[in-house]
Amino acid sequence: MTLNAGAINHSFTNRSRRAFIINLFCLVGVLFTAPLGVLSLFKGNLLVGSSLLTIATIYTLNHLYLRSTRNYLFSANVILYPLYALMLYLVYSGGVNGTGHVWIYCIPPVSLFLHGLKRGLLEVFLFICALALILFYMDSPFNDLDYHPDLKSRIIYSFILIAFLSTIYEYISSRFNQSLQELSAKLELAATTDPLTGLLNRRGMEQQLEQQAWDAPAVLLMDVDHFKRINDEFGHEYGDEYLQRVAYSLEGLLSKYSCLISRWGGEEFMVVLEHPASMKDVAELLRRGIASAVLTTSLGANISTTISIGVTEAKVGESVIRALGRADKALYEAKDNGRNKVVIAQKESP
Ligand SMILES: Nc1nc2c(ncn2[C@@H]2O[C@H](COP(=O)(O)OP(=O)(O)OP(=O)(O)O)[C@@H](O)[C@H]2O)c(=O)[nH]1
Repeated sequence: MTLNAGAINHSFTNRSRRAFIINLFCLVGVLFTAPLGVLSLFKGNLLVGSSLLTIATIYTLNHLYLRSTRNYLFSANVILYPLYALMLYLVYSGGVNGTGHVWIYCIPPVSLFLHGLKRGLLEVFLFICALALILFYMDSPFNDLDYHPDLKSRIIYSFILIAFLSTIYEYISSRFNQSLQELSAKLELAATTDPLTGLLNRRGMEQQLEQQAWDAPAVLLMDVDHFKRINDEFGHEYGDEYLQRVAYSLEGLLSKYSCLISRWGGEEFMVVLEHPASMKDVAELLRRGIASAVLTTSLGANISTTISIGVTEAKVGESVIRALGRADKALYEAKDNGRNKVVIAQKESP
C-alpha cells in the first residue's frame, strides 16, 4: 500500500496532499482494525470481530479505489462520514469509561483538510449542531455519567476553538500551496518557452515530443536567410522584432495543422508535423508565407527576407531528434543551392 497512490505526479498539490492523507487514514485504519478484528473472532466475539474486519475491508477497498480512479472526493467521504457517525456515537454512548468525547477533536482538522474550507466548515458546523443536540437535548447514556454540568458547554467551546484554529491553519496552508503552484507553473512555462517569440523553446519542444508519441511525424527545420544583414542594417532590435514576426506568421500558417512549433535556436525554427503526408506542401506554404512577412521600421523601411527549409520524415520508432540530423543536412543543401528553398531528405538516407 503506497501512501501516494492516486495522487497526481506525486507533487504536493492540494489534491496530492489529500490523496496522501486518505491513504494514511486507510493504512492506519487497517493496521488498527484488522488485528483487533482477528483477535475478537478468536475470543468468540463475532459481532465486534466481523465489524472490525468489515471496516478493514472497506478501508482497503477505498485505497484500491483511489489508486485506480484518483477520485479522492469519494474516498474522502468514505473516510469522513463513518468518522462523524463514530464520533457522535462515542459522545452519545460515553465511550469506554466515559472517555468517548475526548476523540472528537480530530474532526475539524481532518474535515477541513479533506473537504476544503467551504464544505469542511459547513460539515464542522453541522457536527457542532448534532453534538449540541446529543449533549443538551437527548436522553443519552452520557447523561448517566457523573460529570459536572459545565462539562457539556466546555466540550462545545473547546471544539469550536479547535475548529477555529484548524480553519486558520487550513486557510494559510491552502493559500501557501496555491501560490507555490502558481509559481511552479510560471517557472515551468519560463523553462519551456522562448521569451522573445512565445514559441516552445528547445526544452519545451523535447518535452512536448515525449508527451505526443506520434508514430512517424515530419520534421521541418528552417533558418532565416541572411539574417545577419537585418541585424547589421537595421539593428538588433529590429532583428528581434523580425523574429517575432516570423514566429507569428508560422503560427498563423500552421493553425489548421496538428503540429508543434518551436524556436530551435537563434534564427532557426523547427516544426514537427503529426502527419507527414502534407510535409512538402506545408514546407512550401511556410517558405512563401515567410517571404511575404514584412516588418516596417519607424523610418518607413520595409524588412523582409526568406527562409530555407530542410524536411524529413521520421521512420517508425525513430525519435524526432535522430531524424533532425537528416533535416539539418537538407537545410544546409537548401542554403548551398541558393537559399529560399525547400529540400526533402529521404528517410532512407543516413
Ligand atoms: N536580433 C537577433 N539576432 C540574433 C538572435 N539570435 C541569433 N541572431 C543573429 O543571427 C545571425 C545569424 O547569422 P548567420 O549564422 O551568419 O546566418 P545568416 O546571416 O542568417 O545567413 P545564412 O543562415 O547563411 O543565410 C547572427 O548575426 C546572430 O547574432 C536573436 O535572438 N536576435
